[in-house]
Amino acid sequence: MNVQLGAAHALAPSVGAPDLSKPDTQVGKLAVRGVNFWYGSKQALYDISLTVAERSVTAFIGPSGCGKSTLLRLLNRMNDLIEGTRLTGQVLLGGEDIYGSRQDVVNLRRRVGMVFQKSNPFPKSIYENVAYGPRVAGERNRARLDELVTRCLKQAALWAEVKDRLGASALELSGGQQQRLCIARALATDPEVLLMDEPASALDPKSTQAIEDLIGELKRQYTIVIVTHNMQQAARVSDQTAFFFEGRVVEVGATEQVFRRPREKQTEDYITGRFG
Ligand SMILES: Nc1ncnc2c1ncn2[C@@H]1O[C@H](COP(=O)(O)OP(=O)(O)OP(=O)(O)O)[C@@H](O)[C@H]1O
Repeated sequence: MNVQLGAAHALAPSVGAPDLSKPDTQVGKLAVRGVNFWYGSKQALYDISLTVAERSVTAFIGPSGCGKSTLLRLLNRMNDLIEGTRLTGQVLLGGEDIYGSRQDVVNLRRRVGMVFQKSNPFPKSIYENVAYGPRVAGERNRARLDELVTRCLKQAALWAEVKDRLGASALELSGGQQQRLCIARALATDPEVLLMDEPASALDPKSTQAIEDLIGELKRQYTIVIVTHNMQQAARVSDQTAFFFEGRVVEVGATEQVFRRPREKQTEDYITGRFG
């Protein structure tokens, strides 16, 4: 195998990291059970099952069009917004079926936040971007909002760069800063899970590093699922990796195992660059 894993310590298990040697036997924060998914008549996902441990990072990898983003969007029902889609199977959050009839979708998306590939701050001030979610949820107390905005900007490692210009437009920030602002905005609704769809693919190496460092910090408190095309990034930031191919999960396991000792030949071919 010739895959570059970056820093030598990249795959060392972190202190207190969950034991992912048997991910499918865990209850998990999130559990996907026998999921099939269709866009109209086109089936995009086939019999997907995987478990995401609390306070861990799971990476979805695989070639373009294999269903990574589709599964990610199913985890907070973003695909509900697309007409003509159909799902069978279950997605459990803390043991509760998020597609169950009693599920409040607005509350679900508060609990499961999302950060997209292209940063998409609102054309408002830095402060208002972070305060937006809590305001919509009814928070009017200025002192509490100030405190929340400060905390989330600190958590997103942006505070030092913006603390003197909270009233400036978010659109004046660099791409990397905008992406961290979007992470701060996602944190402001107090989520349990953060979904990230290629959060660093549009960023330069320094900003990418900042996002990767941030993911390492955030997993102390949040459960994170990230889609990435960058296998070295998956190896660096994740505890668990799922390799997708043509709508199926070919292999899921502890990142170190998937990269160093893949069980499936398809996984090995992909991570060694033989296809995709
Ligand atoms: N809104 C949609 N309507 C119809 N088909 C879709 C839609 N979104 C995705 N698909 C199809 O579903 C399949 C899986 O797409 P998806 O975007 O999940 O793949 P991906 O692995 O995330 O790809 P990429 O790495 O290129 O982002 C593809 O065949 C794609 O064309």
